[in-house]
Amino acid sequence: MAVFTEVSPAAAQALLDRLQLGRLHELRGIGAGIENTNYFLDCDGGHFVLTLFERLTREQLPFYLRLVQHLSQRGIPVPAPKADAAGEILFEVCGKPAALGDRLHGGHILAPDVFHCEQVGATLARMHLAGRDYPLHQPNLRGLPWWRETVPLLLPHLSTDERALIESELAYQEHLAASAPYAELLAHAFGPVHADLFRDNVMFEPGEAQGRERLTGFFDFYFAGCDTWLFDVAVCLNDWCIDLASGRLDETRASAFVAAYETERPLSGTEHRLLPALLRAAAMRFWVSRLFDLHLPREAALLKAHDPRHFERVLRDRIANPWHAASVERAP
Ligand SMILES: Nc1ncnc2c1ncn2[C@@H]1O[C@H](COP(=O)(O)OP(=O)(O)O)[C@@H](O)[C@H]1O
Ligand SMILES: N[C@@H](CCOP(=O)(O)O)C(=O)O
Repeated sequence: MAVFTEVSPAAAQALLDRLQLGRLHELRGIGAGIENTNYFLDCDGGHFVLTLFERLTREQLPFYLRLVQHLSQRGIPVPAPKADAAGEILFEVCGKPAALGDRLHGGHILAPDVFHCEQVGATLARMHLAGRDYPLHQPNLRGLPWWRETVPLLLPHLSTDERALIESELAYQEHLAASAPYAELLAHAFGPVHADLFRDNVMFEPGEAQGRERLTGFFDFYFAGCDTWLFDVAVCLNDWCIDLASGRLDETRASAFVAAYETERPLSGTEHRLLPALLRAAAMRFWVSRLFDLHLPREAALLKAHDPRHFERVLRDRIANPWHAASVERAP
């Protein structure tokens, strides 16, 4: 149950008054979610999701909320935060930082097919292009510098095999990050990324037939940061285009994902060449964070640890079976 803070109708109405959204009709706690308190909120002004931030502070939130606002203003389907007359989008409800975002229609697709992957791929590319002029900067807080400081803390908790893998992958990723091709990505294919665009962070509304559902939006941008766009592509491939049991890439879905992405933003030749390395980086990122949540849980953490072994399997597979997407045309 993800209602960590009870919000009374009176507290919700006070926010609606400030936002001039009329009278509250219904306030319903959302059970899913592990980080924040979320409510579905219906009022004269429409259908929204009220989020009370349980972990992120007022200082940290503007990067995420302004990014979603920026993307929404450029036509990307994301839950635009509502602003008051002064343009403020971050409020306080029950003593917690809070925001009211548009409610996306539909639900999650937990067994995606090619058609779903194509929609996510094309929308992801449009999102990357729309983020190019976003003025705020924050690094990906779960990137290489975080692995560098976290891996030594994990080592005492790992088996010999796990230790060997995590240390050799960290060394490989250090080498990659110092390479000239990677510097090219930082210079030419870099910007705000979602960085956690898994199946449970995208909504689809029902279509007439299975597989015909239409993407209604991306949400949960609270791991977003500035990183290579290819890292975001790799995070998606490792979740949307795999066989969950084995961790192996499903080549049909993965090829469709990349082809759809490239209809909006063709990958450069360097990006194509680095894709296998970035697939490894994306697997490493979630293996490290899942190990961290399992072995070193934060005090009073609300998080329920996901199984790290899944991303260990994914990482071993990406090392053993490097995957390149077919490319229509290889730019230099
Ligand atoms: N803008 C939105 N529109 C529709 N549903 C949403 C929206 N934001 C969150 N939800 C619902 O709330 C659930 C929890 O949200 P999530 O952001 O994953 O929470 P947490 O940050 O606590 O992990 C989602 O699975 C989804 O069902
Ligand atoms: N997608 C990550 C966990 C991030 O948590 P979220 O539910 O807030 O997206 C993982 O699978 O490890």
